[in-house]
Amino acid sequence: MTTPIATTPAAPVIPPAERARMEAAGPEMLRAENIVKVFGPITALDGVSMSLRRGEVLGILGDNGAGKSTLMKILTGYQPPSSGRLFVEGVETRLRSVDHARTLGIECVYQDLALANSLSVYHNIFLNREILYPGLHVLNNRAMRREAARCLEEIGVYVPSVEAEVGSLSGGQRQAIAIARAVYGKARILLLDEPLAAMGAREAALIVELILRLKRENAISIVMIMHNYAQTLDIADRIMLMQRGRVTYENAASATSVPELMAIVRREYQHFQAHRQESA
Ligand SMILES: Nc1ncnc2c1ncn2[C@@H]1O[C@H](COP(=O)(O)OP(=O)(O)OP(=O)(O)O)[C@@H](O)[C@H]1O
Repeated sequence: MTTPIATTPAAPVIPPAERARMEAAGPEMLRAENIVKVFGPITALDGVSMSLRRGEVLGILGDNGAGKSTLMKILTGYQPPSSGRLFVEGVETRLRSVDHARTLGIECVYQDLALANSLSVYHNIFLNREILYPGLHVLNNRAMRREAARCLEEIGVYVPSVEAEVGSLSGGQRQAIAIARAVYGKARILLLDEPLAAMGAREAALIVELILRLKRENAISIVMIMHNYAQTLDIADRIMLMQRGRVTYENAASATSVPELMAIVRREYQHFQAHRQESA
């Protein structure tokens, strides 16, 4: 378990040119201001601020224990911050639960995907919000099959059949089904936890294409937690680097590079070591 300590950020967090571009971009969908999250003696988030514009893809990078998942859980209403403010589409909001966040159009796809492997594709898309015949407690499978096929076609996800068992699908197809389920729930803001983890090149390409299509054609705003720098720079519009509970760098993906990010990580680490030696 890491205990983050305060260090001086390695670089100005948002370069002025990027701030100007962000301000000129579409409406702000999500904003977090000065979020702190404390677990007993551990400060998992130490004053994190972030924003997400309409139709933007933000990649959050950072080593293990940087605070990425904690931030994600706060943004989805899974857990409250210890302090700090959240704004959804410009309105200050206290997310009371994941269901509350959902009503505001915020959906999350966690790494475990939370799919029911023994159920069909369409049952998974309608899990916990099944279509019933009016006035009866009977599943309307026909309507669910039809709606699932329509939703998958709309976002360009191809599966052998909506009746296929989810457990029989590939990792990429399963990730796509989990994303489709979130999108069917009318997501305007989609948070993806390591969407390309443990995927081969072809599978990853399928998900990258889906993410870019959702952004382009559905104007969905997407936050992705990522580990792979190069992949993130390829997909995201903007990247945010987290280290020890803080945002240490933020920029347009096109304005930075893997070597630059590595140098920032190294510099911040040296800073942290020097600080630790001083306080020892
Ligand atoms: N429920 C909790 N109780 C105590 N400490 C926690 C809890 N959740 C997270 N932490 C601590 O907060 C810090 C940040 O953890 P977090 O999981 O957010 O990091 P992360 O960047 O997502 O890491 P990883 O990439 O390994 O998932 C770590 O030191 C972690 O041990």
